[in-house]
Amino acid sequence: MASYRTPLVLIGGFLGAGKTTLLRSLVTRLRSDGLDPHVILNDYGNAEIDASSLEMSRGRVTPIAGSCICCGSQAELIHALRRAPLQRHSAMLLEANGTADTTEIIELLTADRRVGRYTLPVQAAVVDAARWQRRDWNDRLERVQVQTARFVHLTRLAEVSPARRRAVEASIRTLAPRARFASVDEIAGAIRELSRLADSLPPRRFDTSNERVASAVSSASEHEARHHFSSLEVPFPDPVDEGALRKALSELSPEVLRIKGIVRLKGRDEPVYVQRTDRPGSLDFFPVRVNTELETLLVLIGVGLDARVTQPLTRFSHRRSP
Ligand SMILES: Nc1nc2c(ncn2[C@@H]2O[C@H](COP(=O)(O)OP(=O)(O)OP(=O)(O)O)[C@@H](O)[C@H]2O)c(=O)[nH]1
Repeated sequence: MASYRTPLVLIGGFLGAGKTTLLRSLVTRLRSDGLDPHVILNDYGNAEIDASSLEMSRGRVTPIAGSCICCGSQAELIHALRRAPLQRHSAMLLEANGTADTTEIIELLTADRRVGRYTLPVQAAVVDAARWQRRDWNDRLERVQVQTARFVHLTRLAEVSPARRRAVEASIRTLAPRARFASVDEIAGAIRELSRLADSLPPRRFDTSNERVASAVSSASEHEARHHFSSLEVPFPDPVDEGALRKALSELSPEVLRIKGIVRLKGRDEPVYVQRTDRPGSLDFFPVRVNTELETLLVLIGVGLDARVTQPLTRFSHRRSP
């Protein structure tokens, strides 16, 4: 049996907070330090899209699409962690989807003996400093997502005043008193250090794994019942006019918290990513650099979304079943 462990890092945080952006920066930094990171990426319909944006070779990234790894996709997560071809000087970076209850994932990764080749999980919570606790009925989930964090990475700091930043940090400290506010470099440094330490450790031992796993699984179904997040996929088979698409997206109901996907625009050769968070006016288009074969579709994410929300988009496409 191998006498080393692999650092296991969970990246969590609310929809659109900046998790994939952090992940991308960490991958670049770890690689330049000689570590060979693997990534597991969980998202609604389009984990493949984020996976391809990382520009990593296929064997190094495992997308888990569909439901949360904290509930419906726990078995897939364990399977992906077990089959990853790890060696020394590596790290496993696991991005939860933006609606996941990260405490459930931490519990699973701590208790399940099948992931004993990894270190205990270390969580980096990504928090949009401008939107922290301004998400109405999603504030509770956003708080839960920082509670088990070792590191908190604040994003969009350029958009907030020093007073707001202090207030956000104070509020997070009451929920996660032992967490450290950390930059990308500081998190990368901590992973490097963990990798150094884990390089001579035997696999973990477990005493009571079954009971704890059972409790993680049963509370996962409560999570599903409580949050009711859902996604709708809207295919865009033909090139669309950028102005018309921007207008239609601006007409979507505020129930749609996040939009991501790939479309083809009239007059442009390459496909483009489309991204919108729940921030007013946020809508980004940027070219797809790798894997241009991905299906062109947009994924809308929200709480209990109903097909009627796609109405402004029907002129481009017909909704496909989730
Ligand atoms: N202004 C600003 N934009 C940011 C920052 N971090 C991320 N973004 C942008 O926010 C959008 C969402 O970022 P992602 O990294 O995809 O967020 P995510 O948390 O992975 O999103 P989901 O996977 O959908 O939950 C992208 O357009 C990013 O470029 C930041 O610090 N400042």
